[in-house]
Amino acid sequence: MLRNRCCDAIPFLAKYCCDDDIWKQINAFLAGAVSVCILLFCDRFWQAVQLIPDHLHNSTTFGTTTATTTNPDNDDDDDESWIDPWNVPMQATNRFMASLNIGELPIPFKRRQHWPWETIRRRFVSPSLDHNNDNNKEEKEKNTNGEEIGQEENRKGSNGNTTPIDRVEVTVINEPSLHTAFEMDELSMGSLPAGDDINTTNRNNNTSNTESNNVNSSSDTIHNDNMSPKKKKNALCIGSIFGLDVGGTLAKLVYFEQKHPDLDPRQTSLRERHYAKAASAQAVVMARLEKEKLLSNKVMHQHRPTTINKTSNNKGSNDELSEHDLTASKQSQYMLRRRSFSIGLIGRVATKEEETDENNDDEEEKRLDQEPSNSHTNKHNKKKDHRSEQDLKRLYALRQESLPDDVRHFRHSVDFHTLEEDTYKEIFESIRSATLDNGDYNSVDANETRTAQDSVMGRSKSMFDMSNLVQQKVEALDRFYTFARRLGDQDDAIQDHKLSFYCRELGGEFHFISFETRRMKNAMDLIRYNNLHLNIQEMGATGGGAHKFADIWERELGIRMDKQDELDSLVAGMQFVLSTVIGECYTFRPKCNAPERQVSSSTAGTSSSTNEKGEVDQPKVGLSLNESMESASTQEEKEPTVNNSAAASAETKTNVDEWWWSRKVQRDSISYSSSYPYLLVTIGTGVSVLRVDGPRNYERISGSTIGGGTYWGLMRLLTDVESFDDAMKLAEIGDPSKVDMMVGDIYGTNSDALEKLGLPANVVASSFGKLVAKEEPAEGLTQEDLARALLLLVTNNIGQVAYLNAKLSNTRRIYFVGSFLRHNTISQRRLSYAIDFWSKGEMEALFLQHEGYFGALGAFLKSQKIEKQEEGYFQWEDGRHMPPWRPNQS
Ligand SMILES: Nc1ncnc2c1ncn2[C@@H]1O[C@H](COP(=O)(O)OP(=O)(O)O)[C@@H](O)[C@H]1O
Ligand SMILES: CC(C)(COP(=O)(O)O)[C@@H](O)C(=O)NCCC(=O)O
Repeated sequence: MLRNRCCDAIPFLAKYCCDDDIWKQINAFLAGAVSVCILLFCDRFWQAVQLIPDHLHNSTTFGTTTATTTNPDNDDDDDESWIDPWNVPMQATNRFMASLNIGELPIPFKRRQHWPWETIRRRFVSPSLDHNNDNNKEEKEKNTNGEEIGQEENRKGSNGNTTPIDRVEVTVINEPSLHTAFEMDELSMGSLPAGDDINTTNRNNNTSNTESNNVNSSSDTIHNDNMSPKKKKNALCIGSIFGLDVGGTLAKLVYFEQKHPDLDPRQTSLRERHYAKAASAQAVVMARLEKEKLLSNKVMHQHRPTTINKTSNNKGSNDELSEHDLTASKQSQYMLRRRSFSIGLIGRVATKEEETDENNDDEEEKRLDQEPSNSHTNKHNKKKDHRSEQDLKRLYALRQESLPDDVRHFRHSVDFHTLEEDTYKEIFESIRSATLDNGDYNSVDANETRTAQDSVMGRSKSMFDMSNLVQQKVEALDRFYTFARRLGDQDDAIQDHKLSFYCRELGGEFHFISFETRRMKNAMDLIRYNNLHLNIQEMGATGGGAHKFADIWERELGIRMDKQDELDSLVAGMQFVLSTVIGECYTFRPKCNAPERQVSSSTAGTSSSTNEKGEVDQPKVGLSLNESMESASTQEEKEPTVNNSAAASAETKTNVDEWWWSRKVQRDSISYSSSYPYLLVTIGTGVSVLRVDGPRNYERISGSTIGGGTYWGLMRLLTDVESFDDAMKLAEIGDPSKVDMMVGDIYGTNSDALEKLGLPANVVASSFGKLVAKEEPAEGLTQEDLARALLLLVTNNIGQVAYLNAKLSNTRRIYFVGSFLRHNTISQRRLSYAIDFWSKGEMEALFLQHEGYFGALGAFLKSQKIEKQEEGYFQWEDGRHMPPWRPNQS
């Protein structure tokens, strides 16, 4: 039946198709439909463009960014834009994010979709599969890499061809109408921007120093009326709080936040609170001493004639005070008032012991109550004294818990002796209101030594130049701090909260953030999106990226990179931290029940020894791998309940390896001359080896191309992990013996030849070598196994390079730093073990908590000209603000 109907329809269709009119109608209909589609598409597109946040279309609050989507070459029109019109969905996200708050990265990154090694193999087997979406995406990702920044970006057209889009660019211009009153003043007067004190001083002094010349010229440029308004820059600068280190893999940002935990009870850190309490205790001690002194004076003066009769004759002799008494009394009252102020300021926290004490106190008070006494006042005074005694004891005890960052500064820092109470209050108030310049420091006796607080304030002022622009700067800083706090929540940037530390000498806290260098474009977008660039003219920067990205940062953000040498910064940053942060340095040692190191006569990296039974023991080398040990290690980590006897029995069977070397111990600092020379091995993308002979005396003696970049690059290729931390988690549970070829795999386990070779069967002969002989290399392997084997491959190689260089340079200490070691205890333990083993206990591998941030910190210090002058002491290069601290200074 269907067939009959079709047969009927054909002549019908044939008849109409031949009819010209109808054919024309069909054509017209189709043309209409296509036009409607195009219109619809345009409408959608326009709607999407409307989603771009208003402030990106128009000038922003500070009147410096304009952003719409037109021809960048049109100079008359300030509609230049950094917004990619083809990325409209991203703008929609931006709008949403902007409404949320500042600090969001504009582009969420998608997960890669390939299965590990199979992708590579599939590619090899079937090239056609290569053109899948994932690969396109990866290509696209590559385009967001630093190399492509500022270059023409590619986008996919509807036909799938890659077509270039117009280059988009942002420029920073001044729009007077939108300037704050202050900025207008500054600009109209043609005065210099209020940057750092240092810059100002340099300008004033007109020094011949190249850096200051740069500053001069750049400042002049900024205010040259003849220059293009696009080059003009906002006068406010908070760049002096940053240090940036842009390496091959990671960009590290350090920023400094001024804080006064001694004085501000609202500070959150426990340690800071303790410290503040201890300061209070100091005040109490002093009050007590003064009081006692006064009392003894009084007693003395009761027995000698007074020179001034303070009161009329009807007053008792006790009330007759000498001039000296009056001064002492005044001082004592002042001390007591100060004491109550400091106690009030700090508040009291009752601990368990205190509670017990309090019970005792109650008893004591009851006893006092019961004590027969003639005068009620007397009793009351005794009670008061007793309480005060207790207060003193409690507060003073806190001193033990409240070690400052640098113990040597403790005494000095808590000494309020030279500050008048009013001054002290003013300081406190001034900190509270974040207006640091209203304290009347001049009221402090000019002849008296300035206290630590005083010095800190002076120094801080010089860093932030709070004397002018206070409000604007505080606002700009606040905006940045809010941004930075939110940044830590992002996937793409990591704020290492745990690494923040307080530096008493500089009066503030350092914070640390890192993000991947390949996300640089996003980081820049983020900075611009949050308008942070408006208040940053210049920042200290180091690493290869400080050179590579300098132009684009200046062009697109208007931020100049004050370039600092990479290795100088590294060493400066490291030495600063070592002399500032207690507990920075650590190493790994064998567990307490681990076997003794067994010294072998064989060459480094290959050794064996015999156990009590005369059998060849487990390998004793950093390169060794032992299945039972490794599995025990895994077990131990997975099952922390493993009992000691099991571990002890494992001890006799397993080798000494990083599993045993799992006891983390704190090591001392190197800020003493006796610790030079030392070897500094920085494991970044690549590896640099430095011999450090003194504070500013070092030489790069070697390096290796097998570094953190090798590990992370290969991990991205071989596994699905998206983050370095995930890579570490995989490695923790992997079994490398499935991947590495052991000596026994080549010789067989019982060969006589092994003895002559001096190698036990279970030493690694070749990293990843086991895959050579397998029919299907990937069979039976997990990503975890690959992760672990790869990690050990890279670590062992670095360990050997380090050891050999330490031997050549005759250095005993080897400091391993760099972000490769971040959360990477496997490598740290392996290095600790291997260095100890190869050097027969002569050398020690050392690690530092802030491993990856020394370059950035050094860049900050160097750009701010904070130099190490004496051991453990830093000050501005020109020594203007802080008098050197002397151990015997009271
Ligand atoms: N979040 C991370 N993302 C990428 N790599 C990381 C991360 N954390 C640590 N690493 C490791 O740190 C290495 C980079 O170390 P880093 O000291 O920052 O060197 P660079 O200055 O060359 O970037 C990476 O190659 C990788 O091995
Ligand atoms: C070139 C580098 C100094 C750059 O530092 P990084 O970004 O890796 O921290 C470093 O990668 C390196 O020292 N590479 C090893 C080069 C060599 O000695 O062969």
